[in-house]
Amino acid sequence: MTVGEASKNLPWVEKYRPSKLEELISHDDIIKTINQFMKENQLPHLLFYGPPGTGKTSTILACARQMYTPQQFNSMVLELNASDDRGIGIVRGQILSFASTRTIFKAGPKLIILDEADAMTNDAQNALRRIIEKYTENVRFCIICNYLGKIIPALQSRCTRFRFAPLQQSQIVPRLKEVAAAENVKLSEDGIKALLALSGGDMRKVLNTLQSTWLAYRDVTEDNVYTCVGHPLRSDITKIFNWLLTENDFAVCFQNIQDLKLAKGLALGDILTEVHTIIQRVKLPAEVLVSLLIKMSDAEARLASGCSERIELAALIAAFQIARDQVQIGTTDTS
Ligand SMILES: Nc1ncnc2c1ncn2[C@@H]1O[C@H](COP(=O)(O)OP(=O)(O)OP(=O)(O)O)[C@@H](O)[C@H]1O
Repeated sequence: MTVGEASKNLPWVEKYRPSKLEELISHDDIIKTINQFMKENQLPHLLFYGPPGTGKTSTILACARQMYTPQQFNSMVLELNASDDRGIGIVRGQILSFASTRTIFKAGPKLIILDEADAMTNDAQNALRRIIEKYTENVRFCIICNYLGKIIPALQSRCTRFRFAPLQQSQIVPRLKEVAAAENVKLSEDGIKALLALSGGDMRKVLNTLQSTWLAYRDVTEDNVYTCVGHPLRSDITKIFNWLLTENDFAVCFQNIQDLKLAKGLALGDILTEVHTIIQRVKLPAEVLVSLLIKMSDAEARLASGCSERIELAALIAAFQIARDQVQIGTTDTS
């Protein structure tokens, strides 16, 4: 990773964006295959899909840098992303005119990168399939999206598909430590664990959370990471869980959790996710656990569709009270 003076003030996700294929920390098979395509001058149209922050854009930009010199880059590569118009107009205008003109600077095809292509309208995608076929000699397309299902089958069949899976912890940790060392960040082991737990394999999220925590607190520890993103601390979840399991008075339990939520700015969705993780550690009869989990997932679905947090919190407490009526659960050490 080479980091120049000009990139000093960049967000770390951009400052440490891999500029060469070798710098990517994951998806070795995909990178090997694409390298082979480029070596043999046989690059097909590409379709990269998978969750955010897994290196799709970085991979194609690194390929482009490998194929073209910095002087050629602007005339040979057209990159369109979500901030550009996604309708049929851009396909008939900018894309068609870029694809249909040849450049005198370099032999070989140009490259059109359509980032976040799942935001393109169906009409635009339909218009694109003709252009892809007609100008294949002139141009290669790289279509990038999160949801493959939003790309029409006709486009899918014209491209070679690669799925970018979420990054594994063993891939993230060395890069995370490298960035932390380069930026002189004090990063504790539990801080690393918290970053990994929050990221879900999204390297962008890891680096963004690292930088925000560092800016806010300097020391990147578990508590600082969770507090920075407003995620419940382990100690908060233990408290909430114990209230749910042992507080007999519904109103007191509701008030305790509500006060903690307000004091720490916690979201009920995050509380549900964490309670869901630790509930697995409590020994409960299968039918009680199943009915509790179903009620929790119903509450989560209602929250996602915009229902009131207060009412869903009451529903969560009610679900636990019913479960406790069915069986005596008792307090648990969840640390
Ligand atoms: N495989 C990887 N190797 C190294 N860094 C990575 C990798 N994947 C992601 N990153 C880091 O995360 C940032 C975002 O990656 P990138 O833009 O390539 O993700 P993406 O898969 O295209 O995401 P989205 O679907 O949201 O556009 C990069 O700037 C880089 O710092």
